[in-house]
Parts: sequence; structure tokens; C-alpha cells
Amino acid sequence: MSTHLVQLSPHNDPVKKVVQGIDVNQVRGLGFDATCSLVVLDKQFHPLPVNLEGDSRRNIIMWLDHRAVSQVHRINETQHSVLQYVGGVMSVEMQAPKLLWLKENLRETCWDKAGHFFDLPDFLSWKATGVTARSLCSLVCKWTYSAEKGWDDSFWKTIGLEDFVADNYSKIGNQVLPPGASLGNGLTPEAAKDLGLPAGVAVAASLIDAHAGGLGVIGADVRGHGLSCEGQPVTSRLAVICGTSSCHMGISRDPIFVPGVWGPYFSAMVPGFWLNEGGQSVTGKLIDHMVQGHAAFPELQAKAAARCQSVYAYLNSHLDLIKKAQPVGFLTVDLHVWPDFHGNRSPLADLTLKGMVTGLKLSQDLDDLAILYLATVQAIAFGTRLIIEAMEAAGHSVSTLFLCGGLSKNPLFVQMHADITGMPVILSREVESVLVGAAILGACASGDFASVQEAMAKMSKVGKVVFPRLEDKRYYDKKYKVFLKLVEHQKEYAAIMKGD
Ligand SMILES: Nc1ncnc2c1ncn2[C@@H]1O[C@H](COP(=O)(O)OP(=O)(O)O)[C@@H](O)[C@H]1O
Ligand SMILES: O=C(CO)[C@H](O)[C@H](O)COP(=O)(O)O
Repeated sequence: MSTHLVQLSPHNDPVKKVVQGIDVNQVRGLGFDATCSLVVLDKQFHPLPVNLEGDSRRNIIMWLDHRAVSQVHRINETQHSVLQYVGGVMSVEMQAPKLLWLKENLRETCWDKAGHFFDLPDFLSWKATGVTARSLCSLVCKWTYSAEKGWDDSFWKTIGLEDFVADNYSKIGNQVLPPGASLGNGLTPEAAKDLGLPAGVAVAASLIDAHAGGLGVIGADVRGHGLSCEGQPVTSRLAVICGTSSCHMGISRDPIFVPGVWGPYFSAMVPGFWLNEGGQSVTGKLIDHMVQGHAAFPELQAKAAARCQSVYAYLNSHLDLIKKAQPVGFLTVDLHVWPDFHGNRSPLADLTLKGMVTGLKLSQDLDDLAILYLATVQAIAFGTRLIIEAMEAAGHSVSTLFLCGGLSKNPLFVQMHADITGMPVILSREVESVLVGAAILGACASGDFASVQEAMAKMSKVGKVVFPRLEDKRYYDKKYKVFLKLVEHQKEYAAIMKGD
């Protein structure tokens, strides 16, 4: 069986493109993953605006939309027991605060007319099959559903969304399926026509993108690479899905409660295992922001284009040029970044935190841009170290990182994660591992594999292993101390400004 991976985009016909030249009757199954954004439809399944302007083309609240700040504060003040299962503090990026925002701000134009609220991956599987069943993954991770106990009526009543209880959760999902389960009669004739595939192809209950990435990498056979996780349980592996944001997926046999780290979620990624999900709200987005906002960016763009390189490949080679005899990471001895430009997701779970840079100079040249980029990459890796320390303090034991997502294409990002965490980093043979995770779902829905675990073992493959440069550890330990001071100081500044 071969696997075809496709990233959906509204601007082209990617599925038709990817199956060009192959016999579409060989396509056995389809799996969807997407970001955990909130899709709103009316009772007839038409888009409903989630904006004050009433534009129904904008019917999705994106996952990184932080408009529901006041709502999430009030939800957290309830200290309801479901909050235990999201790290103790609900994130503004989850669905309950967004739903409450819609009720409080768009009552007539949206809330009263709404018939269906979907997590984006569930919307896609509905669109493909007409089946409104939700994936256990999205409901458990973003909607407070429990795999063991179902919905908790008291939570929705307490936060002012008793409407869902009254109609037996029909608008947010009262049929829940494990990821990979086959949906209805598969692809509808209409969806089949849109995608250029045969009707009836098996379609799987979906996964959120990070969870698909986790499935795509975490079960690989690591024998023969000299790794300490060889022979250790799969629970010693941490999958880090790093793209626009980074998600740190660790699994365990028993529930582990990690303050500030989402979960524990039962069966939300690997069936039968509990999942903890650490995260950083902006990582790839932050690097892009720092690089594109610098005065030397036009020069960088021109030079990279002249060499037919990406700006990141150019910056990495520029850093190699200016580092001289020292390790590249040592270029930031006096430049430090705190990366929470969009608040801290884990483990501090503090939406109010902001980004910080210390060590700026008057220069605005390419060297300056390259070093700021390096310090940003390092700050993201220090954030990963902080998350791992929190997970380990609560009972996880991590020995190896499995990186995937757009940022794992950046060798500097990967090496910094190895050096700063002191752990080997495994990269998959298939670089688009998030899509491998979705393909695993499709292969389960078609019945080609009896279980997600079996499909994971067969379909994830180790590509490259990057080991930490342990000789640089002392330097990174010192920079980590500074990193922790930055947030301590930021909190002190906030306290000073709050005082009389
Ligand atoms: N070839 C590359 N080299 C360096 N960085 C890259 C490369 N490709 C993507 N990135 C980084 O990855 C991020 C996007 O990752 P991706 O996984 O595609 O996003 P998403 O999480 O939204 O699916 C970008 O913000 C960029 O910083
Ligand atoms: O919360 C998440 C997963 O649980 C992700 O951060 C969210 O889905 C967005 O992912 P991406 O970085 O791919 O845009």
C-alpha cells in the first residue's frame, strides 16, 4: 500500500493534483486533520458569521484568536472539576470560552441562529461524509468531553451555556467516535466529485493537526540508531509538532496531572493511553515575525533569492560564516529572548505574558538580524525545556524527542532543540509527518490495519537522528538561567505597574 499525502488549500485542487497519474480506485481510505479552530453553521448547515460585520464568509474563529479573554477568566474562576483535565487552567484557545463569547457578543446574528458548532477537523469529515459524529480527539482536548464520563452538564450550566444541556448536546456533538473509526458510507457522491475520488471511499473520524503529527512519528521502530529509547516504552518519547505553534505530546499508561500542561486526555491520540499536551502558541509564527520585521529583511530576501535559498537557509549559512571558531549557539552570549509574544500556553498558562528581548544594539545589519533569529530559535527551545521539566516533575520520563512540522525542516531549530534539552532528536523519513498521521487514520478506516497502533508501527519511519552537542551544555545551562530570570523580571515589572 502506498500513501499519498495532501495539504488542503482553498486556492487549488490539491487532492485532484496529488492523484494525477494514479488509478483513483486504488485509494482505500481518507483521513483528515486540521487546526482546532471553531466552525459555526446554521441549522441548515450554512456558514454563520462570527464577526460584528456579519460577513458569513468568515464563519471560523481561528484557534489562535484570543478575543474571549474575559470569558476564559470567568470559566477559570469557577474552578470546575473538568479544568483538572486541561492542566488546571483552561486556555483561551479552547472552544468553551469562544462559544461563550459568541453567546455574549453575537446573540441575534450568530448564537440564536446556530445549529452546529464543529472543531475544524470534524467539520472536514462531515463535509466529506455528511456524518456529524465528532472525533473523541477534538471533543476531549478542546471541549471538556470525557472519554469515560461523557459531557459534564454542571460545567456547561455553571459557565452559562446551559443551552447545550437542554438540547442534549446536539449542536456540539452527541455522537462521538474514536479517531480512525469509519464514518457512515464513506465519501458522498458530492464530495467525491469535488475531490476527484470515487464515492464510498472510507473516511476516518479525524484528529487535530498536532495529534495527527504525534501519531505520525511516535510509534516508529527506532532499532539500530543507538538511541536510549530503544527497548524503552513508547512513553519515553515526546513528539513535538512544530509549525505555526509547537505542541509537545507525551503519553502515559496512567493519568498524569501536570500543572499548566493540557490533559491528561484519555485515548485522544494513541488509543488506550493518556495524553499530556504542552504547547507554545507561536513558534514558527514568532520566527517569521522577528525576521520579517527587521530592518535588514529586504536585504536578506534579495540575497536569499539570488542564491535560490529560503531566507532561513540563508540565515543559517550566514550564522556559520560569522561564528568563526566558536559553536554557532555562542553568538547570543549577550542577546536573550523570552518567546511569549502571544501569551504562555505551557507550563505557565499565563495569557498576559509578553515577549522580551534584552541585549539590543544600534546596528540593523544582516549580522544583527541573523543573531536575533538565532536567539529567537534558542528561546523557543528553552521553552520546550521548561515544558519537559514540568512534565518530568509530574511523573513523565522523557528520553527522546520526535520533531515534525514546518520548523523541523530547519536544521538550526532541530540542533538547538537537541543541544538545549540534551536529548537526541529524531526526524521522520517522511517530512510531512502530520499528514502521515492523517493517512494512518485513513488506513484504519479502510480496514487495512486492525488498530491505530499497528498502523503507526508500519507507517512511521525514522529518517535522521540529531544528537546533542553535550560539550556546549554549560553554556546553555547559563542561558537557561537568564531565560528564567526574564519571566521573573517581567512579572516584577507588571507588579510595579499595578502598584500605587
Ligand atoms: N524550509 C523551512 N525552513 C525553515 N523554516 C521553515 C521551513 N518551512 C517552514 N518553516 C517554518 O515553519 C512554519 C510553518 O510550519 P507549518 O508546519 O507549515 O505550519 P502549520 O503549523 O500552520 O501547519 C513557518 O512559520 C516557518 O517558520
Ligand atoms: O492547539 C493545537 C493543537 O492542539 C495547535 O496549536 C493548533 O491546532 C494550531 O496548530 P498549527 O501550529 O499547525 O497552526
